[in-house]
Amino acid sequence: MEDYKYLFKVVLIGNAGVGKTCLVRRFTQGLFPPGQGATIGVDFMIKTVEVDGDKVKLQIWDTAGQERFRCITQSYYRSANALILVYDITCQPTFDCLPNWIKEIDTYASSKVLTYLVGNKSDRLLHREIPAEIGEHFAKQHSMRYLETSAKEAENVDRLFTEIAVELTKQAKENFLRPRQDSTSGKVGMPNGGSSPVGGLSCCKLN
Ligand SMILES: Nc1nc2c(ncn2[C@@H]2O[C@H](COP(=O)(O)OP(=O)(O)OP(=O)(O)O)[C@@H](O)[C@H]2O)c(=O)[nH]1
Repeated sequence: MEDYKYLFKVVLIGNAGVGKTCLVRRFTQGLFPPGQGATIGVDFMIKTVEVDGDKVKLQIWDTAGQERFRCITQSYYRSANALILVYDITCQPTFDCLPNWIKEIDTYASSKVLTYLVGNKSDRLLHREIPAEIGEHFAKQHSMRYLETSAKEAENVDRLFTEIAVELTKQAKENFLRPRQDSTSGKVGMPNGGSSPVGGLSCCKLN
């Protein structure tokens, strides 16, 4: 039997250079490695965390921000349990592009997906171009949760992924307790059709 109870897919999206790869590296390896090249297509890493005594495996997909990879990365939205939309608080154009990313989410992601807006590079305070309140307001307008992070200084990075693991576990447990309304089989469902408790629960698929 697998040594984890839930498996969740978390997908990072956002413009090139906002720090998606660095956030993933910081969380999964505790590193801020210099000289990260641009992501080509999609990359993924795994980290297991504990939530209320249960092992929760996060499969974290780091997508390329460059426009030319968009058609590859779009295919990863559908099965995501959580999406992290990242911009760079020191780079206005990365914030101005957010409405386009929201359109992508609306088009390709599950309507139940948990979505975070993340303003990264909070260590570069002197170069800030987008006030935190503006980011927070935008997030609220689009029913997203909001955090500012620094992959460089490890600020709020663990918090971001831990909050996601906690919330998805909560949703999975709630959903597991509540029979699906459209089902006549008597089986129970999980959120987004993709979160996966492990251990012989035949109604839930691993993907
Ligand atoms: N000061 C500071 N720099 C950061 C931070 N996060 C990332 N960077 C820098 O920003 C640049 C881009 O980081 P990446 O993680 O490669 O960005 P990305 O969003 O994955 O880019 P693509 O793969 O092209 O989509 C690198 O030079 C990083 O060192 C941060 O929190 N603070």
